[in-house]
Amino acid sequence: MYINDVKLSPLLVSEPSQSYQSGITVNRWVEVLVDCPGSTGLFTYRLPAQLEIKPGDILSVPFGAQQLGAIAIRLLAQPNVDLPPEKIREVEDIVSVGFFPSAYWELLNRVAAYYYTPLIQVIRVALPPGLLGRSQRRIRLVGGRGHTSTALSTRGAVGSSYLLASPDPLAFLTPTARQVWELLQAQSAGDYSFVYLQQKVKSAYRGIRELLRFGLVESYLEPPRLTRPKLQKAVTLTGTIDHDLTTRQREILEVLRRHGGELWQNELLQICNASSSILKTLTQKGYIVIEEREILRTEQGPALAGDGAKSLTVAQASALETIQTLDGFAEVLLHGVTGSGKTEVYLQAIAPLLNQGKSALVLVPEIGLTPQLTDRFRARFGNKVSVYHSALSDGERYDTWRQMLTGEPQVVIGTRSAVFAPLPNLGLIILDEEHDSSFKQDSPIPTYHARTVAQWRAELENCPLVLGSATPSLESWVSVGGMREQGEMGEMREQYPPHPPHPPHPPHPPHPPHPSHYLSLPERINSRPLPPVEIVDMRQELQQGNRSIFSRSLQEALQQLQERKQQGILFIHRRGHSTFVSCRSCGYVLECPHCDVSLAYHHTEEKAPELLRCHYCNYARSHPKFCPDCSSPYLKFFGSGTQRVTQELARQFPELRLIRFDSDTTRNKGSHRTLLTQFANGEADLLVGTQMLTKGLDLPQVTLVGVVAADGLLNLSDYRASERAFQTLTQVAGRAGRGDDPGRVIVQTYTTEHQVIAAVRSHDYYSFSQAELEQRQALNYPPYGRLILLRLSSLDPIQVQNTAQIIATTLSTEEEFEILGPAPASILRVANRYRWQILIKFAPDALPQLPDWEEVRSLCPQSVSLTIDVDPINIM
Ligand SMILES: Nc1ncnc2c1ncn2[C@@H]1O[C@H](COP(=O)(O)OP(=O)(O)OP(=O)(O)O)[C@@H](O)[C@H]1O
Ligand SMILES: [Zn+2]
Ligand SMILES: [Zn+2]
Repeated sequence: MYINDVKLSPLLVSEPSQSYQSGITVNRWVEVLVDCPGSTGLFTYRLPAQLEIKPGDILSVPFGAQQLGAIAIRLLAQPNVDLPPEKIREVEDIVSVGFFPSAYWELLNRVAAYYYTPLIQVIRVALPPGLLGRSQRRIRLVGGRGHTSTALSTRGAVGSSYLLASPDPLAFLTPTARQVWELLQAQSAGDYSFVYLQQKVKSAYRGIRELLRFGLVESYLEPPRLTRPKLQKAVTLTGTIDHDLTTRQREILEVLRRHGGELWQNELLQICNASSSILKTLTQKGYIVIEEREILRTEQGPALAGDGAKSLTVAQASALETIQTLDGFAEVLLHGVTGSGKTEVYLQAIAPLLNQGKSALVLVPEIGLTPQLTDRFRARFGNKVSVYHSALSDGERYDTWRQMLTGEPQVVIGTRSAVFAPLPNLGLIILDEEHDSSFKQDSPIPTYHARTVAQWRAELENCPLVLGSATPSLESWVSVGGMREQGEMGEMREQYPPHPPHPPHPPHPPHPPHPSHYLSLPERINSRPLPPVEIVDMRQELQQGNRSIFSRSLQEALQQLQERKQQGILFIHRRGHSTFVSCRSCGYVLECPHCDVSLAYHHTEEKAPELLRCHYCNYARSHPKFCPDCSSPYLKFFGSGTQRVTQELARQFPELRLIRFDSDTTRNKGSHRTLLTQFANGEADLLVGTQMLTKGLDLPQVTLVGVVAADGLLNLSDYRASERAFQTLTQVAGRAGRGDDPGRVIVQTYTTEHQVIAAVRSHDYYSFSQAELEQRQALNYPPYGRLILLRLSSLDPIQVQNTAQIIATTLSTEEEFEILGPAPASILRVANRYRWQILIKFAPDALPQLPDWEEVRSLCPQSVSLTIDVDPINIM
């Protein structure tokens, strides 16, 4: 819900907007979403004669024996249920009109339409759980107690002329209305809950409706009270460190001291990997005090020292200037190399907005991974910053929502679902690391992309959208590049690349032209160079007798870390079961003869044959024993996880202090921050991890970045594999040399000749995107063609396969689109469900008559479920 007028108290105050003049109303039925846990469908109600309802209004309806909150979804001329009309129950009342401001309601409807998702499901993504259920409807006197005459005369209520002459100004009210009125007058604040009035007065709702109509009372939703302030144990350092302590105890006090003498108990224990018994001892010795403190359930970071605006580099200043001159909707691509200071541009673009009473929305890939970014925002804007993401508890999410509804200018940082954050008065939307695939939801429906939704939202709210990245998605690149062709490009591009650019020539921008700007930050802060990237050919290492997973170059660099008191990052690409097969002697990769993708290795069960399969056309072959190219027996599928690498490191470099940073070690809340803090404090020499390392880490003391095997990234069986590989490798390389010491990157691979490797080596986004776009265009893949993926799954392997076949056959009679598949998903069975998929490819400009989804659904037996993934990112 929004509040258009910021001076209003928390939730919107409203009255039913009724029009008694309107003669015939055609739509006398309404479908509603009932706010009841577990209820999913729409319910149909009858509209009482005097109520006028708009979609998006909040209603109260009878549901079983209860009165529940509901959202009006759709008005109907005829009831669409199999019930005699007289059996259909009536809407009781309108609780709140305009709950969804029209731009927001339009946004939800667009999402529903584009992603073929029932509106309810979209509302569920957008609203915090149980918003209506937990809120309470209240009734209060307009203008407080004793304001009868003002209320009546200013409202111009019906019958007011009669009223003035009458000794009893309320004689016209029915007895029920009068009873309610008197109850309210008797209460000091003139305000009661609806439920209370219902208990006190028989059929109170009728009286209330009447009072509402005369403008004597108003109805509002009060947000639920916090059940109980949440308390948490805080540890405070009290004594100076003395000699009656064990090393371990001293260590803990030292950590506490380094954190300013105060930490939450759970944080302290986590950092020190200690148990609470040791804290008990320290308490008894008088070194620390542990006490319960109240914490607000909005996620708060540690208190931070304030931070002022930095003086900008020329490129930053020029980017900021463009952003600040934008008036209304525009799409801006802020293309800045790693470490070029994009965040500072965001911060300075937001600051003046807050002073104008506007708010900003900042979307990031995964909040847990970017405590640094949140900290920077907090250091600049203090408690105006709140964090909103799906890992919040219901309570936290609810509180954050309420915070937004106050209408105070603020900054919300969140992951993809925060694109729906109900911030009033939006002045700017930012998507940081806009290329990141976590902005896309694969399931459940709606399978939305936060970037697409953000574009609509910015357009509807008429504010700019800034997309920031060192490695822009080709979608954004082309979307903004289309404008460049029309000559709106500044001179920035000429200065950007080390290699002269060959701008790609997208013939049809896939999106309709809209105001867009390409802004470039071509250099790192303080003109620090991008780190040189050394490519190591692992085939040669093997030939020369090095069987270790570390090349000699990387071994040497790891050896030097401790000597030079520097830190390093070791990146491992680990991705589930889906891996490609390549020859360790010659680098040959097994590919599909019909499609331009590598075959994926499949091994479902112990004794099942090892199969290689194409995910696009379903071509399959058995796993050969020898390399088809050089007959080497070292034909292996790839996949060396962090665990294997850390074991190997421990064996070869026993001295090296490691922190493992992957989904296994970061499962607990706050563990990302803890591990990164440890690393930043110099408690380890090497951070070993997966994808998580690539996202926005800014650690000046990191000089070495190693990539154990780039091949896992290069040869994924997906048309986006190259783009993703380029982005990931460039991002991870970008973590090196951000401080005073120069950085160095070592990438190990069996395919040194791959075009992605060449582009990563020369930090050359331009050549890469040009080559990649040519291929996409030739095969009509995004951003030139559009895709829709049908995901089918069932417990029954035969039935799902047959259904997939039937749907594909039915669809292939249509000419407007190309059907690829059906093919099994790369992990055929997940949680006992067998999964098949069909890819539909079509041209975006001549939008074809898309399949009738209802018809497609009707081809699925009950045991087979179907998900329509629009613009899929993961076709695995
Ligand atoms: N104008 C400036 N003067 C001095 N330091 C700056 C300035 N702008 C940014 N910095 C610092 O430069 C570093 C890199 O900035 P930042 O992390 O914003 O880069 P980035 O472009 O987001 O990089 P990446 O894409 O790799 O995450 C940060 O430590 C930041 O505080
Ligand atoms: Zn070979
Ligand atoms: Zn194929």
